[in-house]
Amino acid sequence: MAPAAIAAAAFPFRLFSAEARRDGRSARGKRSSARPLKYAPPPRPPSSSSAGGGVAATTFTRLPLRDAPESAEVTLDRFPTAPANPETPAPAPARGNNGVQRLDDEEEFEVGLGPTSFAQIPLRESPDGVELTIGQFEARAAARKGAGGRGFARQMVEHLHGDGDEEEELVVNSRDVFEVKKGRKARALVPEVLDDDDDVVVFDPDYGVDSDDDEEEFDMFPIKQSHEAGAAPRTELGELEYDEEEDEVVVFHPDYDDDEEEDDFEDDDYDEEEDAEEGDGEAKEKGVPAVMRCFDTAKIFAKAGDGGNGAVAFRREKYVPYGGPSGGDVYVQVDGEMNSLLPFRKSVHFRAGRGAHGSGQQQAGAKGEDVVVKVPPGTVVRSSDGGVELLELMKPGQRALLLPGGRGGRGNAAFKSGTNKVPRIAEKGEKGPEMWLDLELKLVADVGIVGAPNAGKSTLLSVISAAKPTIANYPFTTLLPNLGVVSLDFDATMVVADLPGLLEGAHRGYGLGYEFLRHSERCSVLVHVVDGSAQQPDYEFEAVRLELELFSPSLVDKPYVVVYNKMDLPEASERWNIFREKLQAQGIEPYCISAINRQGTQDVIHAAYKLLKKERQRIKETEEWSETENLNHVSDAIKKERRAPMNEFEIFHDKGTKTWTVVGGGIERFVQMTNWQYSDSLKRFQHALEACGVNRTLIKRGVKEGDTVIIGEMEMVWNDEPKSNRPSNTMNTKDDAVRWPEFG
Ligand SMILES: Nc1nc2c(ncn2[C@@H]2O[C@H](COP(=O)(O)OP(=O)(O)OP(=O)(O)O)[C@@H](O)[C@H]2O)c(=O)[nH]1
Ligand SMILES: [Mg+2]
Repeated sequence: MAPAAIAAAAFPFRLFSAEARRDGRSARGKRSSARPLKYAPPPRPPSSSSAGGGVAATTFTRLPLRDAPESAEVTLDRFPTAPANPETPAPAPARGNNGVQRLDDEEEFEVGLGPTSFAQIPLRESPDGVELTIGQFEARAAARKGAGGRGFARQMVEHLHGDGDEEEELVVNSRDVFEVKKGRKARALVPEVLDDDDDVVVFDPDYGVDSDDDEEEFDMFPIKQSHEAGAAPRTELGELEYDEEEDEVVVFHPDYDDDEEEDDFEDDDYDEEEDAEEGDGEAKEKGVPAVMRCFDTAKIFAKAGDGGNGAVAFRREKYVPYGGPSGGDVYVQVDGEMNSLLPFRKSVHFRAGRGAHGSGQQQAGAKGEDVVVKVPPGTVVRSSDGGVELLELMKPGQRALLLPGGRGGRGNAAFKSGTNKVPRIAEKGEKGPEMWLDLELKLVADVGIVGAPNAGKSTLLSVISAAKPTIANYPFTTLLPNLGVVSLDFDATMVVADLPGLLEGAHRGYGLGYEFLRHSERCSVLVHVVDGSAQQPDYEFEAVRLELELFSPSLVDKPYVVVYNKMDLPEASERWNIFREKLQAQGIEPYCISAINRQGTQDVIHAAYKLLKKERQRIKETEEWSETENLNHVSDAIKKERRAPMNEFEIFHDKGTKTWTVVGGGIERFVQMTNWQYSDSLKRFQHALEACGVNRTLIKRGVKEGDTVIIGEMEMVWNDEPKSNRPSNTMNTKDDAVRWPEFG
């Protein structure tokens, strides 16, 4: 229903641009702390002569939807084209230039982006022509070895919202899309250590930038996008100023590997390999492999699915509730196979599906699809907004319901009353909560290298991984644990920690051992290095074992490998047999190595990995039947907040703009779920404002004719109509009872 028609009803408010607010504002307007909505930048003329470089047409896209009939056919328009590239022969023919492409259900289409790239848009779901979810959209540069161009664009195209005849817009969700305010410089947050192969990670500039936060080593740089001759557009640090109001900038990974799939990232050793491949010595110099260097923290966005809208049924079918189902939930789950936050570099947004809308034909649509964010053991989850610690997830298999999906809106059947048998009212689905999250991986090495000081622990780590810890011929060289990623095979990796040397009495706090012991409690397997050149290697071995036991019996219960080191030294090799026999007598089969000469180290790695695999399996099995604690407190708190009574609100008055803002969880939720399409909604809204005291409070506080009143996404103009013109609520409330939403 048009806003004008609504406004005509007797009501103290003139509804003011409800439609505009609903569409525009909800997406772009008031940015609450957890609302980093991202849209594609506004359309630009398709660049037919993009030789000039600058912000190229290839760097953004906007896809207004022309029509979405029931057949789920979508027309996409205004695909920008890639710059003409005279130097490099196009590997594929141009596939359309600002072309209109059609997309049929279940089909993948290639939409023209120009000679060097294409987009794949698999259509996922098109329930009733009202909302469409379109799958991943990837624009890729065809691989051109030697030309310096790698894949350059990668975006997720997701929910397509629209209510019937309104103009629909495709929401392009890319983690690299962010907004800039008019006249403001685009800002990007990039890690301080910016290697050539680092991705430029761009966050929403409006969101949660806490410049005082010393812990996050981020610096802010402006962003410039440019072309290199003959190469795909690259993101570079520079300056870029947008003029349009709330423009957005899309920044692509400069170095995106176009063979990788967004959600299918398993090669944990990715960076290290790449470093090696490209001969990037820098990562090694920093002492920690790239995997650990950059990716022990991550920032992600999670949104639970919106509830489906309820529908109004006019026909006299029997008992069709027409309520919408609820939106999908967001879970966080510990995946024992993961050992870094690296995958979140490629995958930042986690959105649960929205509930299908109720409709005349289908009784109850499908609940929105849940989404599970998989994190490695040892992940601490904080809200980016305020840094509150929400979860500490240590054990594989742990699963927390983080964001509950929005409740489905009720259909008109739910509003039937004695006087109104076929009410023209239905609720909209409740919006799913959303938030940005900071993830931090606490040190959880799979394997801990333990041993007496100077035994050669750091040396061992340095030869089995890319880590370059300090090595020196004196005790307590290592002050903090060093981490290295050891890869045995393409899909077999483990994180190994070289821990500070352990001294007799460590369990009582001597030396540096205590800190290390705390860390080693989280390791699954221990590698115990014994200095073969020590006076009495077997005594040293026993002493260290004792320290472990005194600190925590769980440490000696961990599977371990004993490694006799420095076999290249004569005094060590001479005593090897004695040592070996002593241990064999205890049922232990030690390994001998010369770490410095890299002899025997592979056997140690394989032995440790074998134990690790067994241990992972064991943990997995025990997790399956062990009781899991309640980790759903975040979701519980959200649910509780949603149940806030409608009469708990505050009103803020801005004299300058003559604006009254009503703030309250219950009333805002009510507004959000009100579907203005239906005529009875207005009446119900009116009742609500009367009954919960908003009108009364406004009058008491002196609201004037023409003042603006804002509740949630709704903006209205106060209209001082004489009371008699309005239906008398006071008389009617009892029999024509207001039906409050059943929260929770
Ligand atoms: N000859 C010989 N020397 C070794 C070998 N492995 C390590 N070393 C030497 O032993 C000394 C100590 O090595 P590190 O790796 O620093 O020993 P660590 O166990 O990490 O020592 P802390 O960190 O102090 O506990 C260094 O001088 C190494 O060069 C080996 O296989 N043979
Ligand atoms: Mg050391």
